[in-house]
Amino acid sequence: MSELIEVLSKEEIARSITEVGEVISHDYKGGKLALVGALKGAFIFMADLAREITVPVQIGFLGVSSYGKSAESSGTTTVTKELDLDVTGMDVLVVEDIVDTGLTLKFIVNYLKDKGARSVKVCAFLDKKERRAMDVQVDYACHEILEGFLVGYGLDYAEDYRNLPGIYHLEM
Ligand SMILES: O=P(O)(O)OC[C@H]1O[C@H](OP(=O)(O)OP(=O)(O)O)[C@H](O)[C@@H]1O
Ligand SMILES: Nc1nc2[nH]cnc2c(=O)[nH]1
Repeated sequence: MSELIEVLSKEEIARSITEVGEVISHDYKGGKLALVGALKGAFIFMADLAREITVPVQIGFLGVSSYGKSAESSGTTTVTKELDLDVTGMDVLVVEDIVDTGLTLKFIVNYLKDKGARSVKVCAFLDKKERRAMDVQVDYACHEILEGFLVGYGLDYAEDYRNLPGIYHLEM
């Protein structure tokens, strides 16, 4: 039997996104942003973050998968859905639910540079450094988490739990 232990409540999540949205709006003041969400995990965070940013944004999604039905990275990232926004010459902010080993993020940043983005920065809801294996930069993070496998608020385990409103530690 697996057990869920709450790590972040719905209210804590909302507060942190408002704060990060203010910082991003300040940093990009006078500009325009392309928000690129990494599917599937970032679908809820994207919707909440976008509404806390006050500079004009365009929204795109890129489907990527590194995990499948496991709590361990497969070691390779596959594109499950091509980016649906032209980011040529744009300032892009990658919107990720979690950065863990960094493999997926490294792939996304390279992908966006290849597509001609002018700049690429990263906003992660969770920055989990325990298993970091790649040299990646997280420019904005709502929460730093030390360890464990997390679910809820978009994050899954074998496609379950994405709709939970909080973040939970999955004890297996
Ligand atoms: O830093 P990493 O170790 O690469 O892990 C982070 C990635 O893992 C999850 O994606 P997953 O492959 O599970 O796909 P999903 O978003 O469809 O759940 C999550 O959404 C991140 O994109
Ligand atoms: N659901 C989930 N996906 C991840 N992908 C990388 N790390 C994690 C994690 O802790 N939880």
